[in-house]
Amino acid sequence: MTRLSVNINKIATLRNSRGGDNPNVLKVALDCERFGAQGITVHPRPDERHIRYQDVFDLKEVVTTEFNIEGNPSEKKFVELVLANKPDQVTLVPDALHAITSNAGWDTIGNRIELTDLIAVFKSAGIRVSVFVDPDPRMVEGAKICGADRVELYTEPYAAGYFENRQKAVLPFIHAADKAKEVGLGLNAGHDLSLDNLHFLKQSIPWLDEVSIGHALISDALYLGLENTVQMYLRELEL
Ligand SMILES: CC(=O)[C@@H](O)[C@H](O)COP(=O)(O)O
Ligand SMILES: NCC(=O)COP(=O)(O)O
Repeated sequence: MTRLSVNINKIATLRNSRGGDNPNVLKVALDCERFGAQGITVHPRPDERHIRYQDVFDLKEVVTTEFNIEGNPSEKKFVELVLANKPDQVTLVPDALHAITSNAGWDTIGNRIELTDLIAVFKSAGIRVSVFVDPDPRMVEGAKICGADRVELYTEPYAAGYFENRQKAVLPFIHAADKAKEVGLGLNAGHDLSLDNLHFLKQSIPWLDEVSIGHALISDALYLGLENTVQMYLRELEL
């Protein structure tokens, strides 16, 4: 079974645009769970442009499915936030400070010492650690050497290549996923997954543990309604 974790960053973007509390991120998280999502993902960034650090504390109080916090652990504040909240999973992402969104995975070989130390800190607090990587078997193997529990494959290149040639676009992801299976890592995937490309990814890599989806899902909900949309994504994950 592949779990759907809904990334609610975009709900916070909308809320912040007016400075009030509409839409309410806690309500949306609880509604996503009620509609069948098996997890909630947030990606607080240092500028708090969408999810605020306080949102993480508030969500931790109410989320009953898997809570996944994504972010760059080179920020001390991020590490403290995660340790204070003890989510089910932390996903380590090497975000550049002013990048509009995440745009690459870790070099798990070049950053081996830093990642190994950080992963040990999170794991000793009982938090599962997933490392965001490009679809490169060497980076997957590197994550294993650093002590990660899972990798999250950065799926933007798959989404970008899907319409031109989906077999070609998915191939590096199958190789990376095979490596994860071979070395005993759990497998997540995310970034730009959508109703167009999700089912083929699932068919190609049936052992995916989890996908986290935000931008497309929240955009679809404008037209299709949140309940219907969450359920449509869940159906795409059925084989
Ligand atoms: C790690 C990842 O791919 C997502 O978390 C993505 O970066 C969403 O973040 P934004 O909503 O800030 O674009
Ligand atoms: N980890 C990926 C994620 O949480 C959502 O990415 P996106 O669907 O907003 O591109």
